[in-house]
Amino acid sequence: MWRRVASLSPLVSSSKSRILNQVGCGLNACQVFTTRVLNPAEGGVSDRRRNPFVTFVLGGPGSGKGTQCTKIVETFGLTHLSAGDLLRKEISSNSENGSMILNTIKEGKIVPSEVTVKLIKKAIETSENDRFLIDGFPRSEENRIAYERVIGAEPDIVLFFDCPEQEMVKRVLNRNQGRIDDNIDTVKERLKVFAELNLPVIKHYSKKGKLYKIDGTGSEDEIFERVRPVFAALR
Ligand SMILES: Nc1ncnc2c1ncn2[C@@H]1O[C@H](COP(=O)(O)OP(=O)(O)O)[C@@H](O)[C@H]1O
Ligand SMILES: O=c1ccn([C@@H]2O[C@H](COP(=O)(O)OP(=O)(O)O)[C@@H](O)[C@H]2O)c(=O)[nH]1
Ligand SMILES: [Mg+2]
Repeated sequence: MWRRVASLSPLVSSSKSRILNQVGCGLNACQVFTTRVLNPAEGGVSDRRRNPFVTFVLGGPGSGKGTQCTKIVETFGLTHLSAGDLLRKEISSNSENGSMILNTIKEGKIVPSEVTVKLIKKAIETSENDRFLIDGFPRSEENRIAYERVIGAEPDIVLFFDCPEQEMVKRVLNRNQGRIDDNIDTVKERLKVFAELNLPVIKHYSKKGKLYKIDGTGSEDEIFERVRPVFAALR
């Protein structure tokens, strides 16, 4: 099991994006995070996985969450759970929520918490690993509260890839993965939703001392060198 209390040196270089100014989360020299408290009334995850080490990976559309998660998995061996991928699998498996999820993604809105939290819980419970990157979730305070209630725990740490909007739009429009939401209209809506609903989650975890804000500009490798010390300090 990884350590849950760590003292880390400055990890993050700042960028001058609008988002950084809105969030106003300080780049503290030392981040301390605390042991999570399980909520027995809600049951949490099943016994075998009662106390997983969880990192939330947040950032706007195209900020590089998925790309950096792949690198973290390769180097540190966490299991990558992309909330977007879990939802897209629901669409392709023709589940009862498939068409609702498809329409929500097309519109750049947020799928109801109960649907997403259920998928994440199941993925944690069926994994052999006890360390997870939860990528692209929670996207709203409502998501966050539902997760913490159902799982019965807060995340251990939260990464936030801070990237200027113009760069995020460029990356999304060049993503080339055939995604229904990678178009200019949806990305504009997603940026609005990110600012209105996801930034409050980032602020919340900043106040709790759990946030690592990473400059999301530069090459993939340069960004990963900013991420590496976060996990290296936990081993
Ligand atoms: N540092 C980077 N510089 C340029 N392009 C990048 C960088 N990181 C990721 N990309 C590309 O940008 C697109 C969006 O990246 P992705 O990891 O899917 O972001 P997110 O999961 O945050 O939406 C992908 O096509 C990816 O290959
Ligand atoms: O917890 C989540 C994660 C994703 N989505 C939906 O799935 C889309 C794509 O999410 P993903 O994380 O795959 O996109 P990315 O930020 O990586 O471009 C989002 O715009 C939302 O419509 C959602 O509703 N809840
Ligand atoms: Mg992604």
